[in-house]
Amino acid sequence: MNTVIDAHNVSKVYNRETVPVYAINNVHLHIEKGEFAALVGPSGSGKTTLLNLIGGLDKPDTGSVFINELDITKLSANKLIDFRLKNIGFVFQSFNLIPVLTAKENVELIMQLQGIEKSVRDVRVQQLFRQIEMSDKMDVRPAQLSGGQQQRVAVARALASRPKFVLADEPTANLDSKSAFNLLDIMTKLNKEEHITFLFSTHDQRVIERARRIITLVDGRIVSDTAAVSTRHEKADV
Ligand SMILES: Nc1ncnc2c1ncn2[C@@H]1O[C@H](COP(=O)(O)OP(=O)(O)OP(=O)(O)O)[C@@H](O)[C@H]1O
Repeated sequence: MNTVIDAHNVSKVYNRETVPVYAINNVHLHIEKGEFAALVGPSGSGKTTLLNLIGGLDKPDTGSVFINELDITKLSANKLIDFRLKNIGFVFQSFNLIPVLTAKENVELIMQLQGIEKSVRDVRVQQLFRQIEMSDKMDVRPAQLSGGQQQRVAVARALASRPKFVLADEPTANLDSKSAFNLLDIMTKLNKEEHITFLFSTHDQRVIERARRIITLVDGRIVSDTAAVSTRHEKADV
């Protein structure tokens, strides 16, 4: 087993001084390399909070988050920024591309920040755009792309730094069915062929059907954690 994420006894309480909200309540979660796991649950159940804690965007009040055995809750703010940049890919509901940069520049930026040299960046960017099937759109700005295309660029950006895993918060929430399926096809392919580990939150039944593992949160607690039987995956495995 190769544990990538180990959230250990993690809790997050908001409004501790007034009316406390236990957004995450004593959660234990292990994610192994190569998983394609969905975090589901009603609105307000804590999905975004848990992803933010695992991604080091927020700190838990109690508990630890180990990424490849390193407890990221113990890192200083600067070290955490550097760690995130090198190890975790993020995909958000609202794409979050930088509007003045082209699609290629958006994907390349993270590699520039990492000091990766241009020739290496160029090869990686070409490869990523082939994988998201958008080699013809590299020089286009986000405003000229559809929502689905923007989200595919966001996936390429998340993968640019070869992260240990990708966290995606409601990645299909703003997409029509066709774009959502297309995005899922690409994510599934990246998972199967490149062994990219994905943990994504969703309300979207289309996404849940593609997951291999479904983790259900209710009121900040994991109430079920099951291996899914996905026909699409079975077919893709043949
Ligand atoms: N910054 C905050 N301050 C106070 N309470 C918060 C804050 N962020 C989240 N909460 C509360 O924590 C709980 C969990 O919220 P969270 O956004 O993680 O849920 P979610 O499952 O992602 O919801 P949704 O599916 O609607 O996005 C909710 O009760 C929410 O109101």
